[in-house]
Amino acid sequence: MSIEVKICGLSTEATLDAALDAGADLVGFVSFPKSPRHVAPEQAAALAERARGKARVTLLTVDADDALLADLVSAVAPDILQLHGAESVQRIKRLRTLYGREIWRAVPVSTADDVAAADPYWDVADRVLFDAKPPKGAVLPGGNGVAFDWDLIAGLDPKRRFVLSGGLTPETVGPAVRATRAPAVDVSSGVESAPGVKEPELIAAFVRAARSA
Ligand SMILES: O=C(O)c1ccccc1N[C@@H]1O[C@H](COP(=O)(O)O)[C@@H](O)[C@H]1O
Repeated sequence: MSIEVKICGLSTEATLDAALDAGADLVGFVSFPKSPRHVAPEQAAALAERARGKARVTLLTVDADDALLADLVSAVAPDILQLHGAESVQRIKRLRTLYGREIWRAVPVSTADDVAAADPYWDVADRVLFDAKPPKGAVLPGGNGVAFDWDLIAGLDPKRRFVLSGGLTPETVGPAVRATRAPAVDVSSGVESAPGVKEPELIAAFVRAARSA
C-alpha cells in the first residue's frame, strides 16, 4: 500500500490548490486561535468545499469543547477530526459515536514512555499521530517544526495505522519513512517559508519525496 500524505495548516485557496495538484491524500485546516495557521469556521468550510472529492478533509482542534466542535463539524463537515490536545479515551469514544467520523489522536513524543502512552488510544482512535513533544515554553502543542527520535517508533508494526509527524521536511521525509515504515505522514512547518506561510514548491517537493521513499 502506498504512503498517505497529509498537508496541514492550509489557509488559502492557492496553497490548498498546490496541495491538491501535488496529489496530497489529505489536507488539514487548523481551528486553534493561538496558531498562525488558524482559520475561522467559514474559511475552513469554504476551503473544505474546494477540497471535497479531491482529498480527505481533516479538521485540527485542541481540547475544543462540545459547543465549538458541534459548530465546526456542522460548518466544515470534515472527514477526519484530528485531536491535538489532551482528549481522553472516553471523550474520543463519545465523539466517534456522536459524529461518526474518523478520529486521529495526537501523541507527543520525546521518550519511549511517551510512545507507550499511546497504548490506550490504539483501540479507540482510528489513527494515532506521533508528533514531537513541544519545546519548553512553546505556545503550540504541535506545529512547532520539531522532530523526535524516529528510532523510538521504528519497532511499531506498520499494520498499526499510525501517522508520523513533527518537523518533517522535503529533505527528511524519505529517511523518516524508511526508519519508521510509517504508513502515513503529516507536515505543516516544513513546507512553509514563515509560520503560517505555505510554499507551493515545498508542498510539491514534500509529496514527491514522501511518495518515492
Ligand atoms: O499546525 C499548527 O499550527 C498546529 C497547532 C496546534 C496543534 C498542532 C498543529 N499542527 C500539527 O502538528 C504536527 C507537526 O507539525 P510540524 O510539521 O512540525 O509543523 C502536524 O501533525 C500538524 O498537523
